Amino acid sequence: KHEAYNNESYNWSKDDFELGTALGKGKFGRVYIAREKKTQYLVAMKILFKSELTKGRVEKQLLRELEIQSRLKHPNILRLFTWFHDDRKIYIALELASEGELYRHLKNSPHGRFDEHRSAKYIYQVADALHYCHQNDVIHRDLKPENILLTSDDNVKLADFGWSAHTISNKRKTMCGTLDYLPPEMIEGKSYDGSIDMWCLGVLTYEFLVGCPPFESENSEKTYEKIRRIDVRYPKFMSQSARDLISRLLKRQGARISMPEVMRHQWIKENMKKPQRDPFR
Ligand SMILES: CC(C)NC(=O)[C@H]1CCC[C@H]1Nc1nc(Nc2ccc(C(=O)N(C)C3CCN(C)CC3)cc2)ncc1C(F)(F)F
Repeated sequence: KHEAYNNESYNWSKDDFELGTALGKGKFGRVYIAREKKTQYLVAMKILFKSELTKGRVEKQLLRELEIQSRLKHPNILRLFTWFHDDRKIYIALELASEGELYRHLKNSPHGRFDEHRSAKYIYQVADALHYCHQNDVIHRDLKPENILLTSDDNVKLADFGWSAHTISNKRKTMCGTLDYLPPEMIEGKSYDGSIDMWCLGVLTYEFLVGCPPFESENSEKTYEKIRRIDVRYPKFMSQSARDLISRLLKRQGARISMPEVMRHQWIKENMKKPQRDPFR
């Protein structure tokens, strides 16, 4: 790394980067591959139009996302390196995950689902990342395959902290996406805490192993009903230990197991060769 970048006060600008091909569209802008000129380092450059943000009244949410994600440094959380703006646009330099969106890999897998080894490895990494978030007073709140990216060495990266929150806030989450991941306490409009991420981890584990979320129904009323009743059906191909872990996460608020307990669970042990301990942590 050039000494110029080591000091925090370096003022990045778009002239430091060469823009490459588009990777796709995010919620409020496009994402491109970009290369930092001096180091040739590749990043994902998210470019948002200020006019779009003011229209969507999401400036506050974006600033919170930038503040939160730039502070989080964890092997399974997508790094936010820096951000800057010109008169019309905001540029966010993020870590490039070369294998892209996890849900695409899930859909393209045989039977549209991951095997138990692959699922356990990813769930261990997501649990480790969420545990780190909670230790830093951040709840993610929007865990789903669409918000997880994959690296070239087959590790997952939690991304998109647009819905994450610092403190416990019980403002209702506007239904921007799927209802499938909503926990009972949110449906009942109660206040919620970090354990919302435990519920979502249970839904995510089920979706990795089965290929669809546990409460999916043909209409939202039926989905709400199944969530409220925690009506989960396990397919016969799912191992007993996987069912055990999911059932300990899909419980009412207060009864869910913790992230460390997830990481130590029998299903993880019997399906991961060795939970790769980061030798430097
Ligand atoms: C979490 C959030 C909700 N999601 C997003 O932000 C999305 C919105 C647009 C892209 C992605 N954002 C990112 N994507 C990558 N890498 C990446 C993505 C897609 C492909 C891929 O499969 N193709 C290009 C394929 C190539 C083949 N063709 C056929 C289809 C697209 C390959 C690598 N790294 C960092 C980011 C980040 F997050 F930093 F911006």
